[in-house]
Amino acid sequence: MKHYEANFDGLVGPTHNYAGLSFGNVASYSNAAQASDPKAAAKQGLLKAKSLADLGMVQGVLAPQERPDIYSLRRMGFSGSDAEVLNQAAKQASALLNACCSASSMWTANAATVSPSADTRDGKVHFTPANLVDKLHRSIEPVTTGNILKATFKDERFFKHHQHLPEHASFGDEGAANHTRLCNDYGHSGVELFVYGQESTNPNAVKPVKFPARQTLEASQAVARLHQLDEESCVFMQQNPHVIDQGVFHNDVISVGNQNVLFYHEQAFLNTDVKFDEIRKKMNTDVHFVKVSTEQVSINDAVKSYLFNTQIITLPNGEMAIIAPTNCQENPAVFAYLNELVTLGTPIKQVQYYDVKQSMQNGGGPACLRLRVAMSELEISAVNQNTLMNDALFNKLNNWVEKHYRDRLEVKDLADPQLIIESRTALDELTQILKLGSVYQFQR
Ligand SMILES: N=C(N)NCCC[C@H](NC(=O)CCC(=O)O)C(=O)O
Repeated sequence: MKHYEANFDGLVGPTHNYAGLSFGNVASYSNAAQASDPKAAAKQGLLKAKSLADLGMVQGVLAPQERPDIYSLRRMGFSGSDAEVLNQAAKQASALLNACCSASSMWTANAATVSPSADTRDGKVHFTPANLVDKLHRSIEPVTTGNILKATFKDERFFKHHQHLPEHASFGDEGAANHTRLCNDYGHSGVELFVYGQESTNPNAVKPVKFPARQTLEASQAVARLHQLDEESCVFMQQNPHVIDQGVFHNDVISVGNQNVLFYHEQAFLNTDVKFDEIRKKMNTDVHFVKVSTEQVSINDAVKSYLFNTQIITLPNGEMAIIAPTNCQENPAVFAYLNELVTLGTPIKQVQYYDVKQSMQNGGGPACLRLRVAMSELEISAVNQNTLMNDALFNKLNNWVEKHYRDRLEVKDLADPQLIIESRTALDELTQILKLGSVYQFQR
């Protein structure tokens, strides 16, 4: 049976805005308080997703979350009508209001960690929503993420859903952004590479000093246990704390893998040689480690351009392509590197550029916007078919965005009670388009 790697892109929600919520994420910080364009953001995301479907890839979408999150604001003690809750929060604690209005669920690389059936002992595809505890605005995502994943991958014969890990810093989990699966073919068992930023139970272990390490080794190990992965098919590798301190807040900002290729910056990891040997041994076959040196691309350029937040995809003809943000074209060193890369004799033969600037300004590139799920044809047929991208869904979703989304949003607009009504109306209609059932709290 044929196997494919499907990409499930997060739809950008109606409250997409720049509130500078992510300490350690340079773009989020430096674009704080700019006006955003939610309509353009959603359309940029849809165009990227549709273009991958047009390339012959299996492409799906994941619904965004309900924001403003009035329920979280009520848990924080704001009361009265929904409008009163917003109003009190805006006056008394605007940082809390901002945290409850972020459209950050669009970055579905952080939605969950996924292990394909070829790797798991029970032969099912396993999902664990990320708890995202390091950031307040993201820590309110996992329950609804779980609902959306269950509505998208519903069939219990094929899909196994776990609860997110305990909500404590020891188990900081950022999902697939720190997880790459290497394999020869999507249907063969592979090596699951878990990259963590710190060891929370070892006070002597090195860790970043300036910015937080959002993923712990303990979280990665717990996910591997839940997913019934064998020790021989897992590698746990530490991210270089010095690059975290330069704005590399997730591993997918400094390396990306696909099948037997690992594309990485030479400063990405600790103990690189030893760990790459472990990968080679466990893969039992050749791996292309495509290294980018500091001389070729500095960490600063990598963080600005998101060279490593690209998607490496295997096209139907077997060649690999890099899906890059247009920011990579605009950075001379990175553009020169990518032009050279396709001539180097690695499996990567072409680069395609997409404008996802609205997302990039919050630190989310093409790879952040997608969750990878490798599946057999049979498993794909068990996915909620209404979430799979095609011409009809693309047109429906574009019209839906056109109808419900604003083209300008400032942080001060987040207290506008009309935004709750607009957001709920849009999401209610979306659950009908995608036939998700009642995944949101306002529908329950
Ligand atoms: N690298 C991956 N996989 N994902 C990128 C996530 C970007 C996200 N930005 C934000 O949440 C910014 C929101 C704001 O500032 O308004 C984050 O830091 O968690």
